[in-house]
Amino acid sequence: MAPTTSPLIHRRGLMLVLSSPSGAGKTTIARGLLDRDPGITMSVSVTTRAMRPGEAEGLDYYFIDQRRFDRMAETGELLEHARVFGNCYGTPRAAVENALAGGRDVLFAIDWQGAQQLAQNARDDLVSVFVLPPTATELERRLRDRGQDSEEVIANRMAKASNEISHWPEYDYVIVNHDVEESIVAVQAILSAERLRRRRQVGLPEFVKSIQDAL
Ligand SMILES: Nc1ncnc2c1ncn2[C@@H]1O[C@H](COP(=O)(O)OP(=O)(O)OP(=O)(O)O)[C@@H](O)[C@H]1O
Ligand SMILES: Nc1nc2c(ncn2[C@@H]2O[C@H](COP(=O)(O)O)[C@@H](O)[C@H]2O)c(=O)[nH]1
Repeated sequence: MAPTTSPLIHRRGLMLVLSSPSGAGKTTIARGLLDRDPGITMSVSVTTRAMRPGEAEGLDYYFIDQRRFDRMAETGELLEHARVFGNCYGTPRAAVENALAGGRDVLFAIDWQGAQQLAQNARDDLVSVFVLPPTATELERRLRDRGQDSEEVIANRMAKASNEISHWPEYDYVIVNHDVEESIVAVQAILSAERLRRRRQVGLPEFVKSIQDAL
């Protein structure tokens, strides 16, 4: 593929946030994107929720107790944090800042509260995507088929889905996750375009001037 920028231009990293009601498929889309795009890295959150079967420490989450979570929140170690479905979740600040400083993009699968906090602190670096399920029935089917939560947990997540969905107008992009492959391609397209935004191309004015000077 032809290069779309010059070696004189380097890119400022961006934060790509996926939010959705629980079970709509943001983690599945995020994994697909990570497999295909070496330029983006996943932000691994801390949570006080219990580990599910099949989850791994440091890969899906860092599983910590409430005391440690409260301490991280108090000392500013979290870029954002929120209580979701009765548990605490947060984004460790250092990993994100190191990745962005190294010119890498960072991917987040977090709720609307976290997305709002990132927008307050770093709107220019944020690209937000809201993922909708095709129908309410399909959302419940996906939660149930995932086979990792009790009926009580599923009922609680379904009860809160409408509130999560009510935040869709706050996002830059909205996709309906009918098909995983199509959704991954849609998010890849968003990422490609956002990487080319003028403000993210550091050195662009100098590059343009060098061309103009030579004309
Ligand atoms: N387009 C799709 N079609 C069918 N099944 C899907 C689709 N996208 C995701 N799924 C399935 O739906 C289930 C929920 O997906 P996933 O865990 O990615 O949701 P999530 O939004 O990240 O949920 P949570 O917020 O609880 O972490 C998984 O079993 C996943 O394989
Ligand atoms: N504000 C944040 N929300 C987060 C973070 N990590 C995950 N989440 C949200 O929690 C729910 C539930 O996740 P689950 O793994 O228990 O299914 C999920 O839908 C995310 O929106 C975070 O760091 N900050």
